[in-house]
Amino acid sequence: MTAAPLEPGPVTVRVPAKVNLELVVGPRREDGYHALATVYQAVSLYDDVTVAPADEWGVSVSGPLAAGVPTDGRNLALVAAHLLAERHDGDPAHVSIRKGIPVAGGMAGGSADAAATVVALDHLWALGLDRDELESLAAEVGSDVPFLVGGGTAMGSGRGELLAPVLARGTYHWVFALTDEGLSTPEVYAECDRLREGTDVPEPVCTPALMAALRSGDPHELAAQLTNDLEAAAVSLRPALGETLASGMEYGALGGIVSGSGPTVAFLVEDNEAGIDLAVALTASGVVRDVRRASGPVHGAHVVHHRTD
Ligand SMILES: C[C@@](CO)(OP(=O)(O)O)[C@H](O)COP(=O)(O)OP(=O)(O)OC[C@H]1O[C@@H](n2ccc(N)nc2=O)[C@H](O)[C@@H]1O
Ligand SMILES: Nc1ncnc2c1ncn2[C@@H]1O[C@H](COP(=O)(O)OP(=O)(O)O)[C@@H](O)[C@H]1O
Repeated sequence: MTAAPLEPGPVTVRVPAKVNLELVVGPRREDGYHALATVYQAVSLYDDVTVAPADEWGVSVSGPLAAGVPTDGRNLALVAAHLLAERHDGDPAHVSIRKGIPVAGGMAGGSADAAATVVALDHLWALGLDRDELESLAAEVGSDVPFLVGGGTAMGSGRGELLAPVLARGTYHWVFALTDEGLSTPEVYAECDRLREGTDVPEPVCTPALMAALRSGDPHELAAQLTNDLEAAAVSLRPALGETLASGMEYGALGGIVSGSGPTVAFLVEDNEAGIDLAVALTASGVVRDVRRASGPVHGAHVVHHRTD
């Protein structure tokens, strides 16, 4: 008797969140996007994305941070899956997302799920795509998506999708202050334009001092270089963020910035212990509803489980 051919089993990919250590927003381009110079760091808050063969396409979302995530074709995981299936003639799959990354928080959670789905389906369908192919497909889904494929610390240019490696030493410890209600990325960019109306916006470049700080591995040096051109816009739309930033610094953070388009606020701390102290102080103060501790850099989307029986 010959054994039946093995059915490909579910594949689970773990994918991190990101914080922008520097986000320089240049002029608005003709296509509506802004030219960026940014340094991304992947941090240890994760979504787990599982793809499994199914009769029809679908997506489900679970976990403590699942509220507000679309479970239809607007979910970026499905957008990415359909794109890959179209290009490579892939069969339908169900995508299950367990969310540990804040939603609409400026930490690229949706982009992370898209990156994870591309990596998972590449594995499930045994396509063997290389890193460049994965990243260029990812860029079609969103500007942040290619970075989440590889993770680590990297520079982003163009609209954020063109990546170059950055030499970063050491591990950095972060405390993230979460907010109940997210901010919309296009609205924050529009507010940034409004605040800068009438000013001459130069082409964006990353600061050499930030690169030097990352090479030093010293969190004090990095803290002094954290900048985000979207911060003023996020605070303008959500003034309470100003209070959160001030509280974190008062309770001992080395540096604090709004993460990407916000409203999550990222605090850099000296070490793991300082992170615990700051998380406790922020929670006890009542200024912040919820906090998460994390470290970075960490790897991008990677397979953690593949059942083949
Ligand atoms: C702000 C950043 C910083 O890393 O991250 P988040 O805070 O969203 O995580 C990114 O630029 C977000 O990237 P991503 O979320 O992938 O955005 P996309 O889907 O490509 O674009 C969504 C919308 O954001 C605006 N957008 C995005 C990127 C860019 N360089 N210029 C823009 O003006 C445009 O209005 C665009 O229609
Ligand atoms: N898989 C997903 N996870 C989270 N949000 C998603 C996802 N797919 C689509 N979205 C939509 O994208 C919006 C932005 O979400 P997210 O990527 O988490 O935030 P940000 O762009 O601020 O980093 C959400 O409000 C939600 O409507």
